[in-house]
Amino acid sequence: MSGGRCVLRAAALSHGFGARRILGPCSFELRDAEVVALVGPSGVGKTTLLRILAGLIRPDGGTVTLSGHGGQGIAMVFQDYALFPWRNAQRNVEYPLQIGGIGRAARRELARAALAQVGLAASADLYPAQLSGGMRQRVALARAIVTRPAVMLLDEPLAALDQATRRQLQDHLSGLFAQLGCAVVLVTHDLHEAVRLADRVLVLGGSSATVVADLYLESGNSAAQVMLLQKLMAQHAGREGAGPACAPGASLTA
Ligand SMILES: Nc1ncnc2c1ncn2[C@@H]1O[C@H](COP(=O)(O)OP(=O)(O)OP(=O)(O)O)[C@@H](O)[C@H]1O
Repeated sequence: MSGGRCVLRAAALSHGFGARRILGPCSFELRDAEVVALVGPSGVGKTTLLRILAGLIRPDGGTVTLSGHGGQGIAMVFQDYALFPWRNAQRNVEYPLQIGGIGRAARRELARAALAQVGLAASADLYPAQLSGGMRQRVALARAIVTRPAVMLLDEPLAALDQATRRQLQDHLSGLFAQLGCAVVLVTHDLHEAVRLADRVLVLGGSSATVVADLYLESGNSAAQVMLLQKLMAQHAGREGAGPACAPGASLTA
């Protein structure tokens, strides 16, 4: 599980807003085809870290290096979908290809395939206002996967959805991740979701957030794994300069 090649390296990332230091130093690597849940208390800096990885925020310190994927980049999916309301599903998914200079026929074909991959082949002509929340988020996912990114960053992608839709989309995501083979970072507040979908969990903690635990999830008792993660988060909540709770790459085998 931990054997894939490194596709992204975050080295000593740090960031603050005004005089307030939020993050860092934070270092980790992402490997090919692994699904990593990024968890931690509210306000710890998960979204900030994700935005730094996506290149949307320039960190005060440290570097993010993407390696060895022949130009393939990073795609991000936001909690609120961020679709263009004036473009139908098909044209929303085509958008990144359009700005990447891909010709019309090719981008139509690729967007159709991506919509089919998220189960929305029949809804290509519908506009965001005509889609349910779960369908909108699937369009946003299709728009991310259509570029065949090396790394896909998902910021609480299911948080705005009702429980039943959320559960459905979790199933869908788990199948999709297995097909895609890119590295995925999933920010979630829901530790059950983290344990259900991820191969590995990074726990952020401390008042200037660092990776306080980096754990591979072995299949096993998921309820016990959730409890262990809760415990780790509680141990590190608001503690300044807390060292790692366990060695990077250890397994959570509960
Ligand atoms: N643009 C900004 N300007 C000032 N402070 C900010 C800005 N963005 C985030 N912050 C602050 O940085 C801290 C980390 O925010 P961030 O959104 O990264 O946390 P989070 O772990 O994702 O939180 P949540 O789980 O509640 O979504 C918070 O205290 C937040 O108020």
